[in-house]
Amino acid sequence: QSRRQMNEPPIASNWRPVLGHAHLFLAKNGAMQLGPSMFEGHGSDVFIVEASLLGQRVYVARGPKAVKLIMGNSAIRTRIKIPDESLERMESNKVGILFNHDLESWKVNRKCFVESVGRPRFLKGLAPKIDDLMTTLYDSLDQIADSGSPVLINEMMNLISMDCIVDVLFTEKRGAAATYLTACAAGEKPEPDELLTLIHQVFDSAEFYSKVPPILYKLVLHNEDAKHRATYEKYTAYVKELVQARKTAMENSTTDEIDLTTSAFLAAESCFDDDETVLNQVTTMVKEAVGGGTDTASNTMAFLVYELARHQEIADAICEEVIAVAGRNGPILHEMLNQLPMLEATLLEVSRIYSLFAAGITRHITEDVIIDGVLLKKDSMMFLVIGMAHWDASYWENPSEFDPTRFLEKPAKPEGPHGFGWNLSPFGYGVRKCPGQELALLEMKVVMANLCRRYRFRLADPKKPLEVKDSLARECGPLEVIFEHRVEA
Ligand code: HEM
Repeated sequence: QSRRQMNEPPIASNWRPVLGHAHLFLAKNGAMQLGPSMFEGHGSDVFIVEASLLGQRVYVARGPKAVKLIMGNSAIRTRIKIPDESLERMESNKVGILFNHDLESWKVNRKCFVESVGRPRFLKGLAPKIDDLMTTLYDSLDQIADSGSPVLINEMMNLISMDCIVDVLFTEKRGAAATYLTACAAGEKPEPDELLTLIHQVFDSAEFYSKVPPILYKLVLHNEDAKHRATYEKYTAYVKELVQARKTAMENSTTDEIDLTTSAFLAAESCFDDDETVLNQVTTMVKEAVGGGTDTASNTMAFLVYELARHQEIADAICEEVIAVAGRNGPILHEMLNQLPMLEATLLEVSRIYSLFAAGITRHITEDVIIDGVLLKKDSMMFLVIGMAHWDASYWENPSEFDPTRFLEKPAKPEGPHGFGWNLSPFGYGVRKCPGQELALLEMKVVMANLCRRYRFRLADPKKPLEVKDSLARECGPLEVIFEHRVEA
């Protein structure tokens, strides 16, 4: 420690032992995680420690200061560097935002993305579209409730969330959730959905290319490389075809409301001159919206159903507030969504407890920067362990207890991303925060308001522990839930 300048962060606890340079905390599933063990032995005032990953300097940051001072800092806004070859394989080199670490292209692409998602003409049609989609599920869900047979809620939410995102992107009604539930209602085994399977293969491929060094996949893992490249090609071809179809529809359209792809075209056309760049930009944006928007919302909702099945009083309170604003069968409209405080509190609480990105959000430090008197050196990696703030016992009362009532009243001095302090940031904060936050919250509110108003949830096997898988984001494993009618259908 003495060789270090006084204002550098202390060395991570698990850097000291024998291995010298392999300073990783390995999770049970073998995935690399830079988590709580890095801080062992350090006092609560230490919020950044230094470690090393394959010879590269890594800072690991935790707590409210990590959210407030680091996520919001423009010197720490690029993603960690993935080799250009891997980005090429992911078709993400300089075109997207999710994995893009080229600051200049990220800035333009991010502006386009934010402009597209935030356009009022797009937002206007969102709630009715998702509400319509939910009503198409009622017949099958009613039959399932009559039969008392369980549904795999993780699968169901996956399909609902994918249908929602495809519908808002392309105005295309795939009806994959309806097909799945119709098969369940008839007691048949549902066929796997082709698009969802493809999307999951894309996530696997993203994990492969962001974790495996190019030298390995070029020299050793030829078959894996070929398989993942084929996945990207298939996915891009699928999206490009739909994007082109929307372009034609857009040229002939006279309606006021638009879908997200059309909104993305308007944004891209204002940023780029040539047609090919516009088309590539929109295709990438759409691919990232599907990637960012499918599993995140679906897993949050699956975890939420699990908690509501264990806390009937909360589910009942949500049902009552939905009936109070929308009636027993009326549509759930955009303007009603801010009148559902218990549902909103429940979504925050499930996001806090299940922290989808608990293991870490990554950044690259582009210039020397001093944070709260601590010097962070340029060209280092940064892992922000947001889950640690979400579960901090010195801040949250009974942090592991599901208690949405903690979010029913805003503090006298609201601060932080959601007004409940800097210990809560499920969507990140600042320059790189999730651009899909509003869309995700809106989607989850409309879906959950519909389901909670009509059904009670019961766990098929209340003794079975919940299966949680940590991969790119936290996933809910197979979870059987029984639906029960609340009101006369
Ligand atoms: C429950 C749902 C969701 C959660 C919890 C979530 C959370 C997050 C988080 C924590 C980040 C990283 C922020 C950072 O690096 O500081 C992120 C980034 C991102 N999210 Fe989401 N997200 C959700 C839904 C969505 C949806 C619906 C979309 C698409 C419309 C989306 C698109 C993206 C994109 C494109 C990025 C990358 C932004 C960038 O790197 O500049 N997300 N999200």
